[in-house]
Amino acid sequence: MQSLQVKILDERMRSQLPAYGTPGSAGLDLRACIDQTIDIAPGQTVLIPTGLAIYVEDPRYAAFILPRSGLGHKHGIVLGNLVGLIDSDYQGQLMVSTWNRGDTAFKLEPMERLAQLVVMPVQQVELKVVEKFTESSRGAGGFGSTGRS
Ligand SMILES: O=c1ccn([C@H]2C[C@H](O)[C@@H](COP(=O)(O)OP(=O)(O)OP(=O)(O)O)O2)c(=O)[nH]1
Ligand SMILES: [Mg+2]
Repeated sequence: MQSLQVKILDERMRSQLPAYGTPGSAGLDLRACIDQTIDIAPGQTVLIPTGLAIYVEDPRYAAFILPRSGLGHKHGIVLGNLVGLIDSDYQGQLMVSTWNRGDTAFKLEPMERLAQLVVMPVQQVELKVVEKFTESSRGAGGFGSTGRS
């Protein structure tokens, strides 16, 4: 397994660093590093600190913040930016844009597992301007062009 540099910005995190829940888990749960319960009203978005900073360093990787399915499906707690992209050169605190898309208020408790962090390979590309593409079978067809969408 590869290692990832992490800085503890809030001492409460030292004893509860994110960990994979099962051997096959893809995500590390991020906690709400807050001092008191926060009431998130329906439709409200709040920026929640995690108490952690990571430094991916290698530009061939990035980290992504994704919602937890239980919170998202049952309580409407998802991400204000839908997906959080953590650049390999970012060294600041991991922040979770927390959006209550539901219709009831949500009480976010201190240190509650709020979202998850997934590290994935990414490819930086050099843009090469062309006048024509080599023809593909799809061409420019999209948005349901192959049938009902
Ligand atoms: O959910 C998120 C999304 C981003 N970030 C941090 C890490 C990321 O590397 C940085 C910038 O994110 P992004 O590029 O998505 O935001 P931007 O609005 O384009 O800001 P910038 O101008 O700083 O790139 O903010 C978070 O902590 N949480
Ligand atoms: Mg950016």
